[in-house]
This record gives sequence, structure tokens and C-alpha cells, in this order.
Amino acid sequence: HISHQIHQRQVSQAKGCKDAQSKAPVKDRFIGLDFIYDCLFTKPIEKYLDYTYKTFQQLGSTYVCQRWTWEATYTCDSRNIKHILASGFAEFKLPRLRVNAMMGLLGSGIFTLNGHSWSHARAVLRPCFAKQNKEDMVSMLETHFQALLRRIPLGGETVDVQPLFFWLTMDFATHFLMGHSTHVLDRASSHAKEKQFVDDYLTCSTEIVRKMQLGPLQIFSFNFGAMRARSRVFKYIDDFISVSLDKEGENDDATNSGLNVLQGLAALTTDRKQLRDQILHILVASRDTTACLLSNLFFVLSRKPHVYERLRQEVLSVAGTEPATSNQLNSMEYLKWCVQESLRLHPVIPTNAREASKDTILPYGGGKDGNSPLLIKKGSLVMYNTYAMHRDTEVFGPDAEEFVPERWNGLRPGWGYLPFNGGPRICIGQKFALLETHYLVSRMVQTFETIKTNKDTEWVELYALATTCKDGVNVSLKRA
Ligand code: HEM
Repeated sequence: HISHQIHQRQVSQAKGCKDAQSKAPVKDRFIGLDFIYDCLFTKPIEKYLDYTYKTFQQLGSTYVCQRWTWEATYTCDSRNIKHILASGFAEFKLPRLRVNAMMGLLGSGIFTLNGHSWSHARAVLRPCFAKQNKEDMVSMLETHFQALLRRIPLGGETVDVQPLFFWLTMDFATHFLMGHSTHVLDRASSHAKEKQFVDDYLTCSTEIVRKMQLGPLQIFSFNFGAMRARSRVFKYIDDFISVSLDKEGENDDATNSGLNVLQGLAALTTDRKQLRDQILHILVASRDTTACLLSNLFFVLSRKPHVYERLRQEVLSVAGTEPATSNQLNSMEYLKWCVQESLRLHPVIPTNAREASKDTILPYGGGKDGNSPLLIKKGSLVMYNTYAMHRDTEVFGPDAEEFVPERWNGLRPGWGYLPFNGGPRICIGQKFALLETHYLVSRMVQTFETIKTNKDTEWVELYALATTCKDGVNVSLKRA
């Protein structure tokens, strides 16, 4: 340990590190009894994200929370985030706490892998996404969009569209991943098994979030219900895999278009556990995130009739009332701005973390002015916060807390805007997610002349694997 401390001092001196500009106040800096007490007995803060944002405003864009047993650095400084994700990528890895929480429930896939196993998994997945045919994807989406429409009342009665978006993205994700859809939206073809799967999947994701919130205390938590749900989720995916592999070569829409990711993966490995783990991880990555984005966006649109109207006029002027092609979607500037603005104000992955895999530095956050490097000890955590970063008035203007799609006209925030992460671990499905979202939003605004809500509540987050609206998206949609 002494040699390690000497090494830390050498790194610190060589890089010109200084003491942290700011430290979070902690009550028990030795054992962290206050942290344990809060985890076990204090109700989670309702507007946690706003709380983190205000903390940065008070303590500065990078601060340290130090205890004898545990040390974490919090940052919303884009220069530090760029360092963690890109220039210093090799010196950081996924935190053990996240890996353990996710692995216990979802197996080992791209979201839990580090180093060579991660680069291998990524290399295997990349061609599956590169092969996608956009027009086939759009026609697959249309089938599920029609199922969504059948769930929206014709008379304009209020409906919570958030669960509908979650079902839609589950139906679509299972379709493109495995060649067969869960069809939970479709009342006629929906089966108990599918519903059970969707419930079990939710139980598992909720448990992952609970474990992550417990941090180091997660080793003491065991949830039998979640374990049973996990077994059923595994069985459900395994059955899908068996059917899909047995059907190999048969004429299937998803297979022909190169969209069926499972077929792509199965060509590379026949290890069914590996296939299941990878599929489950992409399901988590793709399904919840897109559903949250749609929900957050429609929450805001229902409160901004002028934005909805401008968006609708753009879509109608480019594509009329017919489903848009991917080229047409690409030319819809205002549509892209609305989606970008939603991801800015309500990023679906608003906070994230990395663990230092060796003694290293963050370029900013040290010294009285925060302009000197800061030592990050091996094993300690860096929590980065895009929710706060996306509210930087120097980058986004004085109205940064408002939803204003027009601000994107000519705006290039670079590393100041990271809804899909950056660097080597950037979201592999970004283009896919944007095409999916642009298409569904364009179809919604074509179909409905107005969207209204009789609630004037503000957006409050539901903090899950991806972040969405706590009170749902209760709206009344008037058909054109
Ligand atoms: C609005 C939609 C989406 C958002 C905001 C989003 C955001 C993100 C973010 C922030 C990460 C980085 C996580 C981390 O490294 O800790 C990520 C990773 C990833 N995303 Fe997405 N994502 C979206 C949709 C999708 C879709 C549709 C797919 C697949 C079809 C997908 C596949 C992945 C995969 C496989 C990774 C892991 C990449 C790696 O670790 O190398 N995502 N995404």
C-alpha cells in the first residue's frame, strides 16, 4: 500500500494535479454510516435530477465526495466527460457495481463487458446494425404503428400513451431482434405468455435499478421474485432462439431485410447462452430508451401546441398523409430539432458512471479555480451527468431550461451534448433509434391534428433503466 501511495503521488505530481476545487459535505467520512442510513431509510428524492443539477450549481461543475472507504467524483464538465469517454478511454471501465447489478439479472453482454470481451462483442454486433435496410425497417414499424392506433380512442378521450409506447417498442424490438414480435399491442393476438414476459422483464429492470441505487450494499439484497422473473425471461428468450434458429433459411420478412439480429449473431456462434445474453442486452438498450424518448417528447408536445403545429405542417408538406420514406424523414429539419431538444432537456440516460482502472486524472476540477487536473485513484468512481451538462447556458443560451427546438438552427454543441454517449462506446444503435423515432413521430402528427392535455403538471422523472415521465403521458388526440 505504501508503494501504491507513492505511485499515486508520482502520478499526481507529474500531471500537475491539485486538490479538488470542491468537496461534497459528508456526515460520516470514515465508514459512511450516513450513506447506509439514507439508502435504507430515507425516501428517494423525487426530483433527483434537478437536485443533482442544483448541486453542481452550488459546488461547481466537478466535485468530489470523499470517504475513507469510498471515493467518487461528480462531473458535468464536457471536457472531463470527453476525457473519460474518449481521450482517456483506456483508463476507465464500467463500474463493478453496475456490472454486478446487471449481470445478476441479464447475464453477461455488451452492457457489462470491458476490455477485449467488449471489443469482441461490439465487433460482432456492428455488422448486424450496418446491414439494416431502412425501407424494410420503416415498413416493419408501420405494422406496429397501426396496432398502436387501434389502442387510441377514436373520440379523443384521454389516454396514457406512455405504456402504449413501451408496448410498441417491445413489439418492434422483439420483431427486429428475433424475427418474431411479442405483439403485446395487438389485443387479438396477444397471449398470456407474452404479457408475462413483459411483466417479468419489467421486474428484472426494476431490480437492476434498485441494486444500482444500493451501490455497495447491493450484496446484501436478494429478491426471490426477481430471480423467478429472470428464469422466465431466460426461458422465453431461449424458446425464441430455438424457434428462430430452427426456422433459419425460411422466408421471413425480418430475415430477408437483414434486420433479424439473432440470425446475424447465430451465423457467428451457436452458443445459446451467449446468444441469449447478447439479445437481452440489446433489448434493454433499444426498447426502453426509445419508448422513453417518445414519451418525454409527447409529454412536452401536449403542452406546446405551436410546436406541434409547426411539426405537423412540416411533415405534411414533405410527405402528405402517406408514410414518409427514410429520405423524406431525413429532410425534415424541424422534426430532427424536436427530437434533439427532447434528448437535450430530458436525456433518457441522464447520469452514468465509469470506474478508474488505474491511477489516472481528470483534466479539470483541481485547484481553487478548478482549472488544474484532479487525481482519480484506481477503483474510484466518476459519475458524469448529461442532464446538468445539457443545461449549460453558455452552450445552449439563457433559456436552456426551456423546450425550444428552434435553438438547434446552426447550433453545434460538440461534446456539450451527449444523449448517445461518445467515444468508442458510443451508442451502436443511434441511427436506428433516430430513424425509429422520426418515423413514429411523423406518423403520429400525420394522424392527429391536435394533442392536448388537461394537466398542467411539470415533467418529473421516473428514474428507471432509462428515464421517463413519472405521471405518464395523459393526452387527448384528435384525428385529422
Ligand atoms: C433514444 C434511443 C437511445 C438512446 C438515447 C441511447 C443511448 C445510449 C447510451 C447513452 C449508451 C451508452 C451507455 C454506456 O456506455 O454506459 C448506449 C449504448 C448502447 N446502445 Fe443505445 N440508445 C438508444 C437506442 C438504442 C437502440 C435502438 C439500440 C439498438 C438497436 C441501442 C444499442 C446500444 C448498444 C448495443 C449499446 C452499448 C454499446 C457499447 O457499450 O459498446 N441503443 N446507448
